[in-house]
Amino acid sequence: MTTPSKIHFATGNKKKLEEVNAILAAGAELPFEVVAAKLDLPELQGEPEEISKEKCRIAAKLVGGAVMVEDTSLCFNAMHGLPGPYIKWFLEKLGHDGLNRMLAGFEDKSAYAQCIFAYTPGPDTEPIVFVGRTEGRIVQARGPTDFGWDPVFLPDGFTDTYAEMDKTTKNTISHRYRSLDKLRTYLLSHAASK
Ligand SMILES: O=P(O)(O)OP(=O)(O)OP(=O)(O)OC[C@H]1O[C@@H](n2cnc3c(O)ncnc32)[C@H](O)[C@@H]1O
Ligand SMILES: [Mg+2]
Repeated sequence: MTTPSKIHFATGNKKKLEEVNAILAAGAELPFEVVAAKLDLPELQGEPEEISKEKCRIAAKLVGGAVMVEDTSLCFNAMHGLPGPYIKWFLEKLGHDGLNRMLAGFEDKSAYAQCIFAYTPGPDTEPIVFVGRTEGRIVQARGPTDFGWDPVFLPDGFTDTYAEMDKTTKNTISHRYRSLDKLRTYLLSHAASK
């Protein structure tokens, strides 16, 4: 289906919105407009891809048009992927130190950040998903504390946590960048030819 001229990015998280805007602004000019829709979307349960798809269906009904949403997971390998999509509650209840303590009994501190964008051109079309992952490990909190679990995630190949690194660096290696880049490629390839 042809990419519409206007797509809503539905989220209740302003840091996500900032990163999405920065990632899109750093690329080539787009033949469509991405506009923010501040929605308080439900925290669903299940497999990450299904959560993103269902979030997208709900948002498309609310907005009545083309929508993209994303759901982010932080997955501990020692815990077979948990907390995963439930990281929001773990972070809220346990804090950065608690996330480290969860892994105290395990030698394996490796983890991956996963972002799944879901997109639909409208409420009557089944959403499609784009998965982006960044591998790393969980460390004691370092850096500014203004965005979620950024201070405890050290991406592989870096000495700075997500929180310590420049925004521009995070936005070229992050889980969010990787999934959004796939969605952007999809949307561009389906844009009406000029
Ligand atoms: O309205 P939505 O888009 O759902 O926004 P949310 O804040 O509820 O986000 P999620 O449901 O995807 O939950 C993911 C949790 O992980 C946090 N988070 C998401 N992306 C992050 C990132 O890049 N770095 C650090 N924390 C992040 C976020 O603040 C939440 O606590
Ligand atoms: Mg949410």
